[in-house]
Amino acid sequence: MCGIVGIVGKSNINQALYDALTVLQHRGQDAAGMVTSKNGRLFLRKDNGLVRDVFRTRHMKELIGNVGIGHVRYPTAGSSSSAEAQPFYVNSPYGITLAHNGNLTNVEQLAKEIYESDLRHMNTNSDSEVMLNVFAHELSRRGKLQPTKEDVFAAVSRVHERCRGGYAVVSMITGYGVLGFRDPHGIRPIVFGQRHTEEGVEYMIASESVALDVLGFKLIRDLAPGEAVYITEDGQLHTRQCAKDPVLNPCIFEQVYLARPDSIIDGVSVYKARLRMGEKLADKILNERPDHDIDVVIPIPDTSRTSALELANRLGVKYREGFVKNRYIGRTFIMPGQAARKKSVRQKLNAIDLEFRGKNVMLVDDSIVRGTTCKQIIQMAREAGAKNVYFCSAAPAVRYPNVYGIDMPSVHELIAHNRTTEEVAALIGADWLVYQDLQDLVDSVGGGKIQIEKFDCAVFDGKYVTGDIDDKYLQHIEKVRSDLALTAQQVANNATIDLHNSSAG
Ligand SMILES: O=P(O)(O)OC[C@H]1O[C@H](OP(=O)(O)OP(=O)(O)O)[C@H](O)[C@@H]1O
Ligand SMILES: NC(=O)CC[C@H](N)C(=O)O
Ligand SMILES: [Mg+2]
Repeated sequence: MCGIVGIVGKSNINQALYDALTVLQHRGQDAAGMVTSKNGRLFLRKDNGLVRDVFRTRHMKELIGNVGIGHVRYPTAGSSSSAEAQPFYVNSPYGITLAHNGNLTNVEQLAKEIYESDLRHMNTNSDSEVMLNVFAHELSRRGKLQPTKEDVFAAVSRVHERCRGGYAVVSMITGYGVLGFRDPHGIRPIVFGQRHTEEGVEYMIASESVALDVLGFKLIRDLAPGEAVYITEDGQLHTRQCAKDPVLNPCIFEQVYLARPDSIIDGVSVYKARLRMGEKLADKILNERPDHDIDVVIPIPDTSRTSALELANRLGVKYREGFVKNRYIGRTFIMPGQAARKKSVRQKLNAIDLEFRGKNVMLVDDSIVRGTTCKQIIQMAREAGAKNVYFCSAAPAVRYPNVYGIDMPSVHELIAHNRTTEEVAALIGADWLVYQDLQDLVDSVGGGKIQIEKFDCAVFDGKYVTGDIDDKYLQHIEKVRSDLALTAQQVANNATIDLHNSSAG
């Protein structure tokens, strides 16, 4: 779950790209990048770090042009080396740059094809560089000096035929336009919108509608699964369905945790979905223990706040902010490596003792994944003097890996894998643990929206919507992407000298 943005504007768009990336920062904290284009030249800056650290005034001054794309990264493939920050660039044909949110599941086969049949070179282990080369090769095969929209859409169709997995993509074809496209299952989110300026209409493509809102763009709509939008540099907007059998199976974890609550994804308000999650969870609690003795409901900031609020309302119990969050520490779950994640929970959250002393507290989180957060939080609640510590999760137990762009590659890192609710409760030290039921989560998000046929709920039920994920693949990603494997790689990365195309540091 990285953040992507593309803009076709009427004046320099570097500041707009920067602002959009800061709004999408919650989708990736490891690296940031943007590329702009003017008079056939590209200006690229990318590096590890937050948006505010990667782009200093001296870089911004050089990022000129009315068109460009940007990215914030949370790695799910390759390494966290700055060489794998995005956008990626290939010089042929035309000069193409690309930024990607998601994860390709047939990346090794594609990398082989690219080398052996397409005669292309790649310089990193990033799946996004692979995807760029597939797209570039397919566009190049059209053999045009000047690509038309038909050529561009035909190349996207070929990408859909060759690439497997989840992907939302922005790409810039130097001198021609900016393209956005979504995988045939619509797993990862992508929207586009427009704003009117004195110079004319400007367009933006982004991961989440909140980026459009904040920059004064009006949401036109989500891209449909398999669909592409192509905006030429002179401001002509074209859309086309490029997949054979598209079906909408959006990732439900976007609604649980990944997206900002003020975004609307596939017509669903994330905020409202989270309120409904709180309502359903309250009903389950009342069902399990009609005569419960909960004195106070306390959210674990930030993401669980919305559902905790509605849960407390429904239970008729006080809602209290018992934990204060350090606003300068980022999101824990998307940090690379368990040591950093563990350390960050204590740095990030501190208890207000008087909300806990002598009380039966119900702590609410949006999800329990590795258990890093809840274990420490429950201990803090006890140290603050709670009588009983109950815990509930607005999402069901996370028991299976994600292969479509969330870095949960290893079942052994998931606290609920092969464990019952009671076993997890004992492990995290809760006196009572309640998980949302999957059907209730689906109903909370679906909320009567019939156009969503089926969500990707694989982390909860182990059913992968693309239908091509087998045990062999899952064992493979566990081997290459688990925390243990990444720690070993880290040593290797530090010793690597990178060849990459960022402008001067
Ligand atoms: O069980 P775990 O492996 O700890 O993962 C789950 C936790 O991580 C996330 O919080 P995070 O700190 O990333 O972000 P937030 O501030 O948006 O809640 C999520 O909201 C849970 O609190
Ligand atoms: N989280 C993502 O969307 C990651 C994009 C891409 N797979 C990478 O690792 O850079
Ligand atoms: Mg959290």
